[in-house]
Amino acid sequence: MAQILTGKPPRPRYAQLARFQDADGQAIDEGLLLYFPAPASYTGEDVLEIQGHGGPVIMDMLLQRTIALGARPARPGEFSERAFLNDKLDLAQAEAVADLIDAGSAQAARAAGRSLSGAFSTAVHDLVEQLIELRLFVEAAIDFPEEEIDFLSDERIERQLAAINEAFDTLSQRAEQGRVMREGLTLVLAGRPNAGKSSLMNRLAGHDAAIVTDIPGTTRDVLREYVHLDGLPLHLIDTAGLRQAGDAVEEEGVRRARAAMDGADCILLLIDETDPEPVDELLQGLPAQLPVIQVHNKIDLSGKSPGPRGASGRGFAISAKTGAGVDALIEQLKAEAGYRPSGEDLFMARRRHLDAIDRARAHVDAGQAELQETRAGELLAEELRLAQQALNEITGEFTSDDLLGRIFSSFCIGK
Ligand SMILES: Nc1nc2c(c(=O)[nH]1)N(C=O)[C@@H](CNc1ccc(C(=O)N[C@@H](CCC(=O)O)C(=O)O)cc1)CN2
Ligand SMILES: Nc1nc2c(ncn2[C@@H]2O[C@H](COP(=O)(O)OP(=O)(O)OP(=O)(O)O)[C@@H](O)[C@H]2O)c(=O)[nH]1
Ligand SMILES: [Mg+2]
Repeated sequence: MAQILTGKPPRPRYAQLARFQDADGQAIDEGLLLYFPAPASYTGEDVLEIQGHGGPVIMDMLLQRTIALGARPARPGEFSERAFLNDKLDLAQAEAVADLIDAGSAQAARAAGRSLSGAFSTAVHDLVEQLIELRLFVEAAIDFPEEEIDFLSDERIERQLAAINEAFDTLSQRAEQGRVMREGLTLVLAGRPNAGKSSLMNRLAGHDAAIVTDIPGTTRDVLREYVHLDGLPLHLIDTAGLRQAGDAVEEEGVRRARAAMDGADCILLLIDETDPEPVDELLQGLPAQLPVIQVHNKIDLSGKSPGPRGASGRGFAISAKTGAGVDALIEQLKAEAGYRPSGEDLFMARRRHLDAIDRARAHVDAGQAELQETRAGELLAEELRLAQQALNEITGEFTSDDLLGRIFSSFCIGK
C-alpha cells in the first residue's frame, strides 16, 4: 500500500513542499510538511505536521488517510496535556493556551499570552520561594531548641511574613482582574415594566436586540446579549418587567427574570424617573446577596443631570434614549469589577487559581496566629508547608488525575 508521503524524508524544523497521496497513489493535495523530532517540539514528542490547502473536503481526505494509516484524532486539549506531562508547559500555562484560543478581545489575548509565556507562573513561584525561605528559617530554629525563643522572636520572621502578605495581596488582585477579564460580568437588567430595560440593553449592545415599545410588559422572554467593553466581556440579560403579572405568559416571564438574577454578578435596577411609585418594594424583592445599582432612567424627561446619584454611591442617572450618562455608568461598572484594561501586568487567571491563592493565604494567616499565641515554630512551619502546597496546585506540581481530566477536556479543540 502506498504511504501518504512521497519524496525525501523531511528535514527537521524546515517547511518542506510535499505531495500527499491516497492508498492507490492518487494525489490528495500538495502541501507543506513540518517535522519536529523529539524533544524539541510543542509536546516534547516526535511531531509531523501535514499542512494542506484547507477546505473541509481536502482536510477530511487527508485526515481519513492518516487515520487509515493508524493515526487518531486528538482528544480535546490532548496536545497541551502531552506538553504538560512532558514538562514543556506547567498547568497554568496549559490553561492559558485554551484561554488564548478562546480570547474574545485583543486585551484578553494579550493577557493569555502573558500567562502562556509564564508571567503568572513566575509570580506564583516567587511567592512559593518566599514561603520556602521562611519555612527553612523557622525549621532551623526548631532544630536548635535552646535558641528557639530568640530565633522566633527575631523580627526577621515578622518582616518576612509582612512581605509575604503583601505578595499575596498583589497576586490575588492581578489574578482577580484576569478572572474578570476571562469570565466577564453578568448583568441583569431588572425593573418595573416600561422603566427602559430593553432600551438600555439595546444601547449597550449597540443594536436593536430587544423590542422597545411604550406598552408596559413588552419584554416577556429573557434576552441575552454578549458585548465587549474595552475588552471586558459583558453578558447582558434583559428581563420582563417586574409586576403582578396580567397573564400566564407574563407570569412565566417574571419567573424567568427572577431565575436569571441567580447567576448574575450585579443587577442594574432600572427606575423610571417619571414614575412616582417608591422603589423600596422593588428592592426588597431582589436577591439579597447581589449588588444592585439603581439606574434612574429618562433624565431627558425629568431634566436632572446624568451621573452618580444618591449617598450610597450605588445610584446612577441616565437616559437610555439619548445616551446621556451611559458611558459614565459603564466606567463605574468597570471600576467596581476592578477592571483596568490598560494594565500591562494583567494575566489570565481562573477561579481555580484564585481559590488556591485564598487557601494558601488562609494557611499563612493561621500560621502567623499560631506563632503569636504559642511562640513555637512547629505549627507555623506546617502551615507554611500547606500554603506552599496549595500554591503549587496552580502550576500543577500537585494535581489529581481528576483535575487534569477536567482541565484538558474543557478545551474546545484537540490543541
Ligand atoms: N504550524 C504550527 N504553528 C503553531 C504551532 C504548531 O504547533 N504548529 N503552535 C502550537 O501551539 C504554536 C507555536 N508553539 C510552539 C511551541 C513550541 C514549539 C517547539 O518546537 N518547541 C521546542 C523548540 C523551541 C525552540 O525553537 O528552541 C521546544 O520547546 O523544545 C513549536 C511550536 C502556534 N503556531
Ligand atoms: N424619554 C425617554 N423615554 C425612554 C427612555 N428609555 C426608554 N424610554 C421609553 O420608554 C418606553 C419603554 O421602554 P422599554 O425599553 O421597552 O422598557 P422596558 O423596561 O424594557 O419595558 P418592559 O419590557 O415592558 O418591561 C419606550 O417607549 C421607550 O422609548 C429614556 O431614557 N427617555
Ligand atoms: Mg423590555
